[in-house]
Amino acid sequence: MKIMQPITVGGITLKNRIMFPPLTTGYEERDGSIGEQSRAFYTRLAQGGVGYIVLGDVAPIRSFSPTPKLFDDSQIESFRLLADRVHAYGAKLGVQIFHPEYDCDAVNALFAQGKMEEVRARLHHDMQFFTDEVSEETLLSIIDKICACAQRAQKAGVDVVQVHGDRLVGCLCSTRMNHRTDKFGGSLENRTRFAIMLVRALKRAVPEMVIDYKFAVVTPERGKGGVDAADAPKFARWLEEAGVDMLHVAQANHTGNMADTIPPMGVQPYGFFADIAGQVKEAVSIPVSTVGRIIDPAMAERIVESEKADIIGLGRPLLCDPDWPNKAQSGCACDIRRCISCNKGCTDNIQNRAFLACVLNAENGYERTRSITPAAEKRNVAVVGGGPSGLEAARVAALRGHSVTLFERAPELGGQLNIASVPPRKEEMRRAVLDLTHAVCKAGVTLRLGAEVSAEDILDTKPDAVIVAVGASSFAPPIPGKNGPNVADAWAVLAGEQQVYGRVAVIGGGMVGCETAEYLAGHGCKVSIVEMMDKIAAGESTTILPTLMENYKTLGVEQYPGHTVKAITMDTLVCEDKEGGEVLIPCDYVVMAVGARPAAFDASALENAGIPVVRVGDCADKVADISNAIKTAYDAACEL
Ligand SMILES: Cc1cc2nc3c(=O)[nH]c(=O)nc-3n(C[C@H](O)[C@H](O)[C@H](O)COP(=O)(O)O)c2cc1C
Ligand code: SF4
Repeated sequence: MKIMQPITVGGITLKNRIMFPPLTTGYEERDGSIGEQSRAFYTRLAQGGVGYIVLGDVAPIRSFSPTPKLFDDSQIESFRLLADRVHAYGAKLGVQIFHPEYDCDAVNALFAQGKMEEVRARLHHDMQFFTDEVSEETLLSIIDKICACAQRAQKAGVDVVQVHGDRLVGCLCSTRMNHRTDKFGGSLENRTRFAIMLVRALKRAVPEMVIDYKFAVVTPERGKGGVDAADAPKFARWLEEAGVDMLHVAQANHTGNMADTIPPMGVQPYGFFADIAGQVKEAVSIPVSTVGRIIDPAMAERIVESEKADIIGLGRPLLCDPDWPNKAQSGCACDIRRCISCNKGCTDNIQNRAFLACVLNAENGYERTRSITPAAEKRNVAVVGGGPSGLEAARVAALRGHSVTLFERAPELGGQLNIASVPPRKEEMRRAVLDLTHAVCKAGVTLRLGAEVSAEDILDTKPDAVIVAVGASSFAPPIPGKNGPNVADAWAVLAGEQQVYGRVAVIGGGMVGCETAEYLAGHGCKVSIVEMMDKIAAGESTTILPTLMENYKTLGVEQYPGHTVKAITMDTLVCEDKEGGEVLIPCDYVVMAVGARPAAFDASALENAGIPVVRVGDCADKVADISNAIKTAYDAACEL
């Protein structure tokens, strides 16, 4: 495959064309240095065969951002340890150096004086105006700091310095963010002046290092912090002339909507930036990488084959499966656990100040403590339930060498994932079902589908241990009228077991309710959604929420947050608003989406026989999410 062939960039050779693009991970230490969690993560990536790894958002200054920092010589050693680790697997290491859009020195001075109100005000002001207000003197000092940071990276043995062409550099390049009238504003030449000055300065400061440039492009539809698509080829040529060795072509951000750069499933097509990368590539002779929703090796290969890019960036796909490159190399692409672009365990975690932990890969973020090792004693293991939790438990137990039988009462595997893949934009969830199913088959799990089993039935199979993963079932609170023929259940509606029409009131503004409302509205129903709490879709990813709300608007979904349902009649949902006023919502059907409870499985026959039984996923303590389903299953199987 072409993607597995080496490529020379500047003075170095990448062993293949797979790149881990810059991603803020949340793994670094509080002072920004690289600790064990970071090292374990990047080492695992390198073990998986990636050719080039970029450390995202490395700050050359003491900043407020929770990102890696390399502003002091004392931090060099931690980066050196990392470089040594990834080099041991033949991968090259880059640091993406960025400067935030605020005056770090001014903010730090206020912070040191304990003036927190002023710190907040300054940050708020600068995010809007720093690009326009930053003085030339400060810009020159920022170049010096970035160059000093690059020199520290070089001392640490880092191979590549990537200029972050979004953030401050991109804002200066941008027609949308830069309103200056001096030599850094106005024409394309003026707006890109700082970027070119920075590249030239880096070339002088670290002449032996390879210079990569995150080439952030603003499209008519999306992004702010970068160069306009129409100017991209010209600017790319200027960067090449200034000494840049490679370009990392990506969607510009800076709109406050992370979905621009990190689109969730169904919001942007696969490989959505490949064509723009191709246009840039035509303008230059240096290697070009691209990134964004490139899921599997066939797609990556197609992009390289068609000369739209030389190198393929895989961000979320490598979180989901760090062995992606090795599997592609060994002709086992079908074994790759493919990212579903849900953004839950990565982007949402970073937004919530947590660290990256892919919902489908229990080891991601926990590389030091989680790994699948052979079991000391091979045992017969029964797994009850073929949803994500049961599948993961069966997969891990079988990979450890146990003899595993999985029982599922439905004729197909996947459990709730099959329902979750029905609402608009969610069909990509099917990949998780397909990949888990493939994984258990490949691991040699015996499947017993299509028959409900009791503890006694399982006892007859003489198991040494049983993992119960029977999931959850939806429930309806005691609302008068809930048993009427006009009341349906959201899960049953999404599963196609119940049909509704006309005016539909959905009770419950959590994720299931919101998605069911969107699904029904898309199928021609006139939908209202009622939620007791103040916010509809409170748990939804900020990368998905704007699309959901836009669709509600287009489809005319009416929202009733802060409304408590009092009764259901044959043609009305009776609610009470916050002030105690009665609100009547006319409807032909009511769909319940108020929550789920752990499903029951009576394991007493097994327990009485002294067989260890462990419950995982939704049926354990409380109903949670897919991340919990996968992680609890993985851990239980590792403890057998
Ligand atoms: C959690 C997360 C953090 C990110 N942090 C950065 C960053 O620090 N710098 C950057 O330039 N891009 C960042 N990105 C964008 C990625 O580099 C990449 O462009 C994006 O994830 C799309 O690629 P993918 O579909 O392969 O994940 C981040 C993406 C994710 C998911
Ligand atoms: S959490 Fe979702 S989007 Fe993020 S890497 Fe995992 S599967 Fe992909």
